[in-house]
Amino acid sequence: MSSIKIRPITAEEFAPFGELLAPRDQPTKMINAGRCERHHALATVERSGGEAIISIFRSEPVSLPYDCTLLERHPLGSQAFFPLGPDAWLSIVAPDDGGRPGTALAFLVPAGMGVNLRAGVWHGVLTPLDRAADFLVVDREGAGVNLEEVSIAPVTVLP
Ligand SMILES: NC(=O)N[C@@H](O)C(=O)O
Ligand code: NI
Repeated sequence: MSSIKIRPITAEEFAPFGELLAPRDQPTKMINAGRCERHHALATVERSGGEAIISIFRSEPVSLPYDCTLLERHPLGSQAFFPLGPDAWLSIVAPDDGGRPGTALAFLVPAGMGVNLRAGVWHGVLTPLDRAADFLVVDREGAGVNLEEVSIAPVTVLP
């Protein structure tokens, strides 16, 4: 059984898999008579046909060490997760290696930050840490098979 250590997420390290969803250092523009910062277009919703939909995932947590045995991807659309609560959470992704996941990476996503997984990116299913949590999820619904799951040899995610 292999293991990986959780690491703090950075835009650079996450760039091959998607974008971070958090206010930038500076707003794109001020709106609403100057009362509101617009941090514009942090990511785009990718979809091959179908519709972009908005859902809430109310998920049970996992705890570290966590054995990841399943990865999945959505070839027809991106999938964005934004935590609605106050906790940091775990995002597991992996590069593609000839149609199967390569070596997984585990990121600690701080409270108040989401991620947008680009279409076709291998990832673990939603993993709040230690406490159940609600997430706003933006992804794609429509014709076609948009969920590919693979079982992997257990990868233990360590603190
Ligand atoms: N299957 C589903 O709706 N959720 C997963 O895609 C996930 O990434 O959690
Ligand atoms: Ni998914």
